[in-house]
Amino acid sequence: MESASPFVVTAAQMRAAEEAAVAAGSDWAVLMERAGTGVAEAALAHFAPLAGRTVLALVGPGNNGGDALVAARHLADAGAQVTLYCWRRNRVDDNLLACRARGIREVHAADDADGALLRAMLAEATLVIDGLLGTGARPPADDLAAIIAAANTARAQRADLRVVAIDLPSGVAADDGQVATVAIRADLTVATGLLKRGLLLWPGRGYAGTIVVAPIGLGSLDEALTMSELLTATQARAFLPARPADAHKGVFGKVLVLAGSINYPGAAALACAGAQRSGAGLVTLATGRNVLALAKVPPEVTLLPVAEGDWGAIGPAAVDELADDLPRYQALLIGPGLGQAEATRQLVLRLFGLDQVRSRARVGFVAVGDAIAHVPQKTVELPPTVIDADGLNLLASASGWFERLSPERCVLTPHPGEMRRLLGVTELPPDAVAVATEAAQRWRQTVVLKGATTVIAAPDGHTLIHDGANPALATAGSGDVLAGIIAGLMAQGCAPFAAAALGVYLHGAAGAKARAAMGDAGVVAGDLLPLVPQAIRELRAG
Ligand SMILES: NC(=O)C1=CN([C@@H]2O[C@H](COP(=O)(O)OP(=O)(O)OC[C@H]3O[C@@H](n4cnc5c(N)ncnc54)[C@H](O)[C@@H]3O)[C@@H](O)[C@H]2O)[C@@H](O)CC1
Ligand SMILES: [K+]
Repeated sequence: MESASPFVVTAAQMRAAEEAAVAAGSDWAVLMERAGTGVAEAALAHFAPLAGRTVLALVGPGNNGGDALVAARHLADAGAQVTLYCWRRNRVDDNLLACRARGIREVHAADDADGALLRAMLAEATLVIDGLLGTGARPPADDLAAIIAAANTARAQRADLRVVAIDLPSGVAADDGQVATVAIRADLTVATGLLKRGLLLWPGRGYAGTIVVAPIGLGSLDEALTMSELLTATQARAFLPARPADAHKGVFGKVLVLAGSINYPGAAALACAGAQRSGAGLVTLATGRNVLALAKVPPEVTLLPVAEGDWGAIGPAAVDELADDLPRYQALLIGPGLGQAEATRQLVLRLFGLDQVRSRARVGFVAVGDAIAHVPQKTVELPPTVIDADGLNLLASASGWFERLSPERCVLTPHPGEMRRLLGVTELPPDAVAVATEAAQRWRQTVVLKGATTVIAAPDGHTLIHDGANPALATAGSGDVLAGIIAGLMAQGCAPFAAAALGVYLHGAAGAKARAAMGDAGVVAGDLLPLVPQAIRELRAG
């Protein structure tokens, strides 16, 4: 989805944007006129011809209903047979008068107690305009819930009935995308002015259908309103590292992948291949000697066998073996397939200097939850680092882990389960944007909170939201490929946030290609690898 404005706001931020526009000379009525006009234009663009067709506008009590009245008037002017179905819309304003002046039929839900009229009108409609609730919505109940359910039933029964939601599908919470009771199922959602966060978060995203933004003339926005954006091709393109024709492989950086265990040799191989396919000059895998024999790494990957602690699990002595080599790499990836053996936990803690720390909340001499506070090891200088999968799970076992990471050097790529462990909570709040933003600011690292919608959050509070739900990507190893791509981009000189955002975009683009070629089911992570260079080429070409 490319949109007029990529900014994504909460309901409160939207109100602030509107108030700022009004303070700068705009008029509420003009904003609403533009919003309703944009809805009508989008409906015509997507579902033409509407002349002579029957359009049913569901009109609620607030400004969302006001937008619907404006859209209804424009669609009537375009030749559609429009009917208004008003729910608790008792005031008569200019927009309603303008509809009446055109002879647009007006039915009030109060006169349709059993909903029979509504069902009859839905049975005849070609298009439903949902202007019941917008950013001011509380969870619909009773007669309002029944109206929404009737519209959903009609849409489910008739493939030729299309539903256009204004701003948000009614019933979807504007800030976190939750659907507490029922919500309109839309084919198209026309966000007025700016995208609302709940449109992009699940389950709300699943109700919205195609999303477009109708510009309403908000003018220049305050910085607080521009901190959260949709990740678009335009933005991803700006993060692409240069690819000079006269470059040698050293220019594109070396990645060290510290990954794999006896049960997960493939994760290490996929991560290495992801880094290669993102354009890194050289990829090296450091893993246990017994794991190396099993990991089917691409032939171009160089190998560094390191000490195992338990059999098939990398142990803490590997840190000493790697310490002298680490400065030669431009990026480190730790985590894919590491497993959670105690020896590997000690490896992770030693790598990040956490085995030298005692918890501030300790009792006695040894911190609960921390590793053994043993003899100090020499401090290891780490290159910019991606921490993924079990690297995150093991890190989470040490309290205050984030205080030992060099600020703004790392990308952490948790899925929700890993995020819960890192935060030490049993449940995450539904607003993934808030969760990722607060974590990135607190930890002072870039965070990629993965999901059907992935959030990339920077330590300075900026977030990019990737609208990339794709069931083909829900497959083992997909995250290993992503972590490899991000590390490969960091080795090529991308800053952590840029590498994370570009990596998520390219991974999503490769996934979209795999889905287009093979379908929703049966794509395996390895299928993504050859598609990553194609995604880079297409992004670069624009
Ligand atoms: N203010 C403006 O000029 C603009 C507003 N816009 C539109 O205005 C919308 C926001 O307007 P509002 O703040 O009026 O909010 P809504 O249009 O979402 O409606 C809020 C009204 O519905 C009632 N309500 C909400 N949930 C209910 C429930 N479950 N049961 C019963 N009553 C319920 C509230 O009490 C309130 O009266 C946006 O989503 C957008 O569509 C846009 O047109 C841009 C310009
Ligand atoms: K709506």
